[in-house]
Amino acid sequence: MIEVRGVTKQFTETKALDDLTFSAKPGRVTGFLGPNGAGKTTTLRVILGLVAPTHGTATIGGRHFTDLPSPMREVGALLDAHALHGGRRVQDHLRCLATSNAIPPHRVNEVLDLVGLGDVADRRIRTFSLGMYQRLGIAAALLGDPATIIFDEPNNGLDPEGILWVRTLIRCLADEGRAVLVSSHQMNEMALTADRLVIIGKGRLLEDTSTEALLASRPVSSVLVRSAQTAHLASLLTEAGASVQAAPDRSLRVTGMDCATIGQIAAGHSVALSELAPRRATLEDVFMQLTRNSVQFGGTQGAAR
Ligand SMILES: Nc1ncnc2c1ncn2[C@@H]1O[C@H](COP(=O)(O)OP(=O)(O)OP(=O)(O)O)[C@@H](O)[C@H]1O
Repeated sequence: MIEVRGVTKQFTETKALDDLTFSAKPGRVTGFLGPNGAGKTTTLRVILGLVAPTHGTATIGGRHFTDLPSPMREVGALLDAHALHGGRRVQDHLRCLATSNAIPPHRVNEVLDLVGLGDVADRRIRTFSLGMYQRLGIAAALLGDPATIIFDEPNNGLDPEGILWVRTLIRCLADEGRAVLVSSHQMNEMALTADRLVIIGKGRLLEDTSTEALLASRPVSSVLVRSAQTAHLASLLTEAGASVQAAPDRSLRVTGMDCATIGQIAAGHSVALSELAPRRATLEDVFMQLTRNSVQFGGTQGAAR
């Protein structure tokens, strides 16, 4: 279990983390989300003992990373997949890591096969594509068969097949009882995998919730209505104060009125409905809403002059 308690990190000019508290429990995928510059990587680096917090503590299984007797057997981390010696052969890189961490050598081939790099084990790392680097980073993270996994943006550079593979792998790792913490700024992708979503902005906790609860809390943005009497129904609903738009597929998009009221009005005028469905905001909408005041590098709309 990863526990981050009241962590603040003040760099010279930037407060990257501000009293941040959350945990990532065993058997769960915890999605760690935030816009660019929100402090995700800094948090992961604090957990991994690479950055000292100004205040607060971050522990793995109750201990600081630096106090773990065999770190790679306890925590597997993918941070910067490119921070590697490009001249080395893939297998040699992993063998070296295994030897220096007292990990049995047979794990090297196991993890290479697991990430789909078994056939390129003899290649030099610098010949790899972005996606292959990611896979190699994941192989290194899994080498020690750790109970805690930390992945920073594991989908970087992966094609759709690779993204699906990461999604399945992450799920399997959690189902085996591991605590899996995954950072991302792709809310929809995280919602497909994570059990829990921790969302930060400008270093502060904005939301710590189950994916299920967040999905259920999405506000209804409009109601889709279908009927054989579209025009009649549209005028009835407009008269009652709703905004009604006719869609090209002959359905109506109604805003400003809930399903129950629409149903009552239709029934009161003997208009038969074939569909009446609330349309909820997308998760990306919820994410943008939550982080609206925390976006640092938002850019401007329209063409640059
Ligand atoms: N070593 C450092 N020295 C000074 N400022 C830093 C340092 N590392 C990070 N920061 C600042 O801390 C803030 C958080 O950065 P961080 O990389 O943790 O964000 P992030 O959420 O991972 O962003 P991204 O999604 O863009 O990778 C940023 O404003 C960044 O510029």
